[in-house]
Amino acid sequence: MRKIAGAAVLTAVEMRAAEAGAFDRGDDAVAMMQRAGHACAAAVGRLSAGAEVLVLCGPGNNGGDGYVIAASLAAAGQPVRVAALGAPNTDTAVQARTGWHRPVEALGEAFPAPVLVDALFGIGISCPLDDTVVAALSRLGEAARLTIAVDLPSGVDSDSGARLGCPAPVDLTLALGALKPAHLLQPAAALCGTVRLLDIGVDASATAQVIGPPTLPEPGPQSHKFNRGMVAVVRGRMAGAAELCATAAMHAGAGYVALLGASMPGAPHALVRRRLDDEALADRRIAALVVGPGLGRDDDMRALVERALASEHALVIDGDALHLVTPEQLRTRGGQIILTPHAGEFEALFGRSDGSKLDRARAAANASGATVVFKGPDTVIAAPDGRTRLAPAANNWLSTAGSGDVLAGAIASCLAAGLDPLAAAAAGVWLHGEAARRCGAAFIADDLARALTQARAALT
Ligand SMILES: NC(=O)C1=CN([C@@H]2O[C@H](COP(=O)(O)OP(=O)(O)OC[C@H]3O[C@@H](n4cnc5c(N)ncnc54)[C@H](OP(=O)(O)O)[C@@H]3O)[C@@H](O)[C@H]2O)[C@H](O)CC1
Ligand SMILES: [K+]
Repeated sequence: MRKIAGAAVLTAVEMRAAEAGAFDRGDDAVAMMQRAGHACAAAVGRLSAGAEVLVLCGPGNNGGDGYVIAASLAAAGQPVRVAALGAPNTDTAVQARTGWHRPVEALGEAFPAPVLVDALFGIGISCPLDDTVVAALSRLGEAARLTIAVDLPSGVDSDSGARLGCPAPVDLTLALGALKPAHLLQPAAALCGTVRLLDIGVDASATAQVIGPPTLPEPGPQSHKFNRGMVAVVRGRMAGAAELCATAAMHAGAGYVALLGASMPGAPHALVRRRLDDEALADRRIAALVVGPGLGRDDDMRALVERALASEHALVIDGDALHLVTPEQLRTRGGQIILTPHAGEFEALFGRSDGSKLDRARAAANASGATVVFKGPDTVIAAPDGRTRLAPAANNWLSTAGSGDVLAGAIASCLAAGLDPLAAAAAGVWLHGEAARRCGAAFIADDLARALTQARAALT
């Protein structure tokens, strides 16, 4: 079992193509299922510590994995039972079923066990769970002290993370071969518990990956405040948000941060205050310019956004500024642009659509030519070239005022350090999540900004 940082994320179609590629190279489905089942059984055996295991087997290959798991546990002397939802209906699953030589209980009548393994459905679920299946999963899950899902908790859409019926939460999800978007997208991600990846010999390279600890440049003897990366933050109607953003950029590692516009007392002494004029905006030392936090949406602020777009700086466009631009305008402007919308700002800028958060972020990046950080309890980062990064669920206490201002500052700091927009956005999201983890509970955005120093130090 390995942690998911940096792991590839494949849709169901991509996963099946990767498996087909393995078969074309001489692998076969039975051997792959044996590897998958034995890898799961090793994890289940360790975690169950001799307690009885009940494996729920569905009709497809997820169920086939379940039969291999049960047979492997039985061969190791582990107490194990199987309950099934119908007979296996794929050749591979039928083959796996022959390896289980003990009785198979009907799902609806199965007795509970301390450890429950959900091998009912994986990436092939095609419609909402039947109420009888929901009832059985709920009854058996509540009676178990440990619940483990094979590949995915049954009842989630692998590509979008949507619920299909009323899926039950599990303690651990064993992702097979690659992660799927549902392991990272809500509401499915919240049902998966801890996610661990098991290698089943499939070459799972993909354009989508989970973010991990970034590699950021370290200051050296030749460093000075400007070549470490200068960030400028445009102050709008509400100075506090801009100052929070600027403070975050400093704690995330920027060598020089300027607040363009009048500031309030109480901002860190290290923050450079400058008048917001054409000379300041034209400063060629600026490596990243942030516009949006606390901006306001009146015509004067719209004109200010126009001035920022007219500069040649790398831009982070956040908050109110996202209501004052259009995708076409951004695509025409070109250059390095990172957008950081939450759901409401995303819809205002790119409109509504029914696709998955992954698809919507990719379409937005394509339409705007910008790197889009589609924020939320599940953050998706999409670059215009199709590369995508997904963030594991972060601390729920991030749902606090100013959290987005801090993220914009962290991203700007990484952009100013010289990372390309996708890497800078992913690094900023990682620092933001790591700072929140270190803050623990009930923190405010000011604490979060300061904690970026410890998060950044963790990378040295
Ligand atoms: N080589 C491989 O494919 C490997 C797959 N692995 C594991 O297999 C699953 C994917 O298996 P698949 O058979 O494609 O799909 P599922 O097992 O998830 O389920 C599909 C079957 O379930 C039926 N179904 C779908 N939705 C429902 C529902 N709501 N209620 C009842 N039955 C449902 C479906 O019937 P259809 O009529 O829709 O076809 C199928 O019979 C993958 O997740 C891995 O766990 C191995 O790990 C690696 C090799
Ligand atoms: K499952």
